[in-house]
Amino acid sequence: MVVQTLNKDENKFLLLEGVHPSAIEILKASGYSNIEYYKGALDEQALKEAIKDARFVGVRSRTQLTEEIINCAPKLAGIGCFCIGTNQVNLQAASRRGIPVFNAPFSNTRSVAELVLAEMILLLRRVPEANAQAHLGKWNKIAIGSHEARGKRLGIIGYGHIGSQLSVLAESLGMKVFFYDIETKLPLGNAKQMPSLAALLAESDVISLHVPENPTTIKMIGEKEFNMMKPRSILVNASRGKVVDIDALANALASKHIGGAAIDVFPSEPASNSEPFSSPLCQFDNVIITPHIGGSTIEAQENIGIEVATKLAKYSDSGSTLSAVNFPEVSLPIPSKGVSRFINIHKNQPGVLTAINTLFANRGLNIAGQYLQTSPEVGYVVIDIDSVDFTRAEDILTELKQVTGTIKARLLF
Ligand SMILES: NC(=O)c1ccc[n+]([C@@H]2O[C@H](COP(=O)([O-])OP(=O)(O)OC[C@H]3O[C@@H](n4cnc5c(N)ncnc54)[C@H](O)[C@@H]3O)[C@@H](O)[C@H]2O)c1
Ligand SMILES: O=C(O)[C@H](O)COP(=O)(O)O
Repeated sequence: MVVQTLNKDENKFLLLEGVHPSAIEILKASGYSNIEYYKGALDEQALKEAIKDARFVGVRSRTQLTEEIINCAPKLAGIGCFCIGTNQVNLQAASRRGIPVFNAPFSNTRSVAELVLAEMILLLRRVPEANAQAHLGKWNKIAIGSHEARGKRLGIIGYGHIGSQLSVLAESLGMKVFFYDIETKLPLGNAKQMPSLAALLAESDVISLHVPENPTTIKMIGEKEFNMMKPRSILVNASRGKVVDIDALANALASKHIGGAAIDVFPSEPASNSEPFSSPLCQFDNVIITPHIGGSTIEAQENIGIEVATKLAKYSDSGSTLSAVNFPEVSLPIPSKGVSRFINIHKNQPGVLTAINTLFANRGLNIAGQYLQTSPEVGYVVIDIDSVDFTRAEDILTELKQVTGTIKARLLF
């Protein structure tokens, strides 16, 4: 249903990094046609220029939405990460500016789990080396160092949406699954939660990382951790590049302590497909290197486009912040008719709600519905009043913006 909010054409959607066209379809079906679309990421200067009049921006994992960039966008009302990770966005800076950030927490998880499973089997069979040699005309038919997955011990670090799916898939191959997570998690199948990272590293033949990037995970696998792993063990990282110390991995591969690796993510990744890529890992035939394509399948990208565009359109239309990662969550229906809806985003400090309610009371306006949620720093309130004409609503909005503590206020319909 196309919602009749005000001035939809004023809402510019800036979509970067080739987000799936399903996102454009959803936005257009919701009545938003002011869409600026780029197949790649923009460099800093171009991004600052493009974002300055954007109401919404959609990115994937490459575009860094730093505080400086966010502050170049005075009209910015919402950010969509068309992926799982949100570490590329300064979430605190966005909250301070009253900007909710949405992502797609599930849509590409199966794609990552499948890729990781395939890579583990290929590495256990030493296929990357045999493949590299065959491409050079060398026929090396041997069984040395080649193993079945059945019966091997898989250690999963981070037992969330991806880690737990991998656990089920690996058990179906006959692998024994162990996992380490900072939270206590329900083990699926016969998987076993380990009490520490060290215990997991010492137990596993194959280790796969599925943690987010945060201060506790940066360089969580370095020289010390490689030394705790079994000789000839295999490491897979399709989480975030900064989680593994790449130089330490290169040393562990050079000394043959680590038997192989599959790495999809790097501490520093090219900003576009036209930029060159280099890594100390390129010298090893027993390393599968992929260009951050864990979630890059047609199925995942199409679903992500639909999911995140729907969240942005819903926020713009109704004020719903359900599943925002940095913001108080408010989910509310669009009333059939007869109301005008305002939103007010404010610093979470005493007196703001009283001031807002006084504003409406002083004008003799009946509040038909009010929805408030707060986080430690931000308060978010959606106010429905008995319908008023546009000029009056604009006057109210002007006053609402002047309430002490207000970060942002909008009239939705
Ligand atoms: N390569 C790709 O294309 C690709 C695609 C999707 C996701 N990812 C990355 O994979 C990550 C994991 O995705 P997910 O959907 O499984 O996330 P998730 O949030 O469902 O799971 C992450 C798990 O890691 C755990 N964790 C957090 N810090 C930890 C720590 N220090 N030690 C141990 N466990 C810790 C959490 O408790 C949680 O269970 C994402 O954050 C994203 O960065 C990469
Ligand atoms: O966080 C994610 O979902 C993955 O890293 C995928 O990112 P991408 O959309 O840039 O491929």
